[in-house]
Amino acid sequence: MKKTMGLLVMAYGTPNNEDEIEAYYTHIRHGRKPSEELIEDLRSRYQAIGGISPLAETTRKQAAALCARLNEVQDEVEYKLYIGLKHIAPFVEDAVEAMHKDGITEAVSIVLAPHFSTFSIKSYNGRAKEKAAELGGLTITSVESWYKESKFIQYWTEKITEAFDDMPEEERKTACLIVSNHSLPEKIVEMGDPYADQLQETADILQKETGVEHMAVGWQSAGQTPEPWLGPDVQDLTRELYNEKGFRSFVYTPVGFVAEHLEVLFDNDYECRVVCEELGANYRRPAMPNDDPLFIDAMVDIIHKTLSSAK
Ligand SMILES: CC1=C(CCC(=O)O)c2cc3nc(cc4[nH]c(cc5[nH]c(cc1n2)c(C)c5CCC(=O)O)c(CCC(=O)O)c4C)C(CCC(=O)O)=C3C
Ligand SMILES: [Fe+2]
Repeated sequence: MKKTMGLLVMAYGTPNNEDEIEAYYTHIRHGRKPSEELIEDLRSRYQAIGGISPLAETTRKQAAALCARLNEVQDEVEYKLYIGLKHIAPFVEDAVEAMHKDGITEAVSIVLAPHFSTFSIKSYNGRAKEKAAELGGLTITSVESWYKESKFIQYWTEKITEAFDDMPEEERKTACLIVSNHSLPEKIVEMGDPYADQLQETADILQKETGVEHMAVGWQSAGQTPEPWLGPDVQDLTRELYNEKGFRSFVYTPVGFVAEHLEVLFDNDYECRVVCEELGANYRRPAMPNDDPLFIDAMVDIIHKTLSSAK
């Protein structure tokens, strides 16, 4: 008989409707209720991308595709899917509790974000393991990062190559690739967090694989707090590359994200596009991985590697 194993897929989570925005934002702020002004600002950004984010649906599709593919490619283990979210129900803890209730004793967890940070991956896996320890009898093996997976790199290599191939010769000469991730407070670097290095490494690998001549690394979607956040911000970076380096076309690849959600649809497709229009530069942004089979297979590969090295 096949052994059953829990597949815990964790993701950020998004409000399912407008009424959930306040509670969601409060959770992101560790329980501190945001001001009316902040809520209104977030509400208007969701409005601008069509009311709510497609993220909830995309997360479900990615998780379902991953589970189906894991079950298709081998026949020793039957994976059973559980989705746990960071900031909205079903929370990470809810998913662990459901696994426990179903009698699952072994599980593997993966976060739908490729780069490790104490603020992101570590906190997801920490919450899952803490809940499992509290309930007892459930062991979770966690994927810690997967930005170097060959199929993940291949996905972006193909997309970047297509974007540059799509350009008229003239445009290509002054085009620059911008590789970005969600900004985090700068203090993480002093804390020894590998997050910033992992983005630089991803960008270097992608430049080498694609042969794209001009590439810059940037950060986006920083929080509104007085402390310094990792920079340069992609919008400032765009202006600098235009004004000081003479670039006239920009290809945005927010490789730290895996879906078309608020940060991409608003922070890139609206804010960065506005900067490009203002400057008179071309804006290009290849499709995000979503449930692309190559991307799903990258996660299959890292799960297999993680489980075999944990044995
Ligand atoms: C590292 C990281 C990732 C990537 C890794 C991962 O995926 O885990 C990520 C992803 C996401 N972040 C998201 C949404 C938001 N993040 C916020 C605020 C914050 N994020 C932070 C960190 C991250 N966030 C931090 C340190 C804050 C500031 C908190 C504070 O105030 O101290 C806020 C508040 C308002 C604002 O700042 O915009 C929102 C609405 C969505 C869902 C989008 C949708 O709904 O489509 C996604 C995928
Ligand atoms: Fe966020």
